[in-house]
Amino acid sequence: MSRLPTTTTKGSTVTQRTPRTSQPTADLVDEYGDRLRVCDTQFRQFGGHRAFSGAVRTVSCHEDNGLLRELLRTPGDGAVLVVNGGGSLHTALTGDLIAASAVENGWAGLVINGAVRDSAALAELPLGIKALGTNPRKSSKDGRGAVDVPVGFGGVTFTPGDVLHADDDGVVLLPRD
Ligand SMILES: O=C([O-])CC(=O)C(=O)O
Repeated sequence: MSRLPTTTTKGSTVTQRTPRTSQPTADLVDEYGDRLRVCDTQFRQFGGHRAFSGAVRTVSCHEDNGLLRELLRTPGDGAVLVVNGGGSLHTALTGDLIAASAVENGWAGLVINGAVRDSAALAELPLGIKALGTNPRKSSKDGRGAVDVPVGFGGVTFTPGDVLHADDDGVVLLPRD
């Protein structure tokens, strides 16, 4: 995968992976039929990349973003972080600083079953970000939760290593075989 220099909203120049070509989710449904796992959760788009894909990594947490903040400071290698915040809209699990660190570390996107904040800044970042909504309230940072465990929402179980595609129509997981 080639790498291109890019500039973050913080003004620093970083090297970023070129986005993987992402097949439209509707085309994937037509190709794979019932073998494609389709998430029913109705997300909103917050990132600058509306279509994105990559291998799944996961965090499970509740109104605490300590674990995902740490994980997004490590190399993403083009992965998509799926965060199961239990659907809570009480606190934001990601803002512009955490998302910028995901960009700098080569993550392709975030799918958050929860809320974000700094939404105007998130829209400027070269990152896929889907979440349920917004709340300016911060999450705690105690690091409670789990990393790389299977997480489920929208009728789908997201297991680390699954291949996820996301676009304006939804979020899908390719068949494992
Ligand atoms: O720190 C947080 O909890 C979220 C945030 O504001 C950021 O990522 O910029």
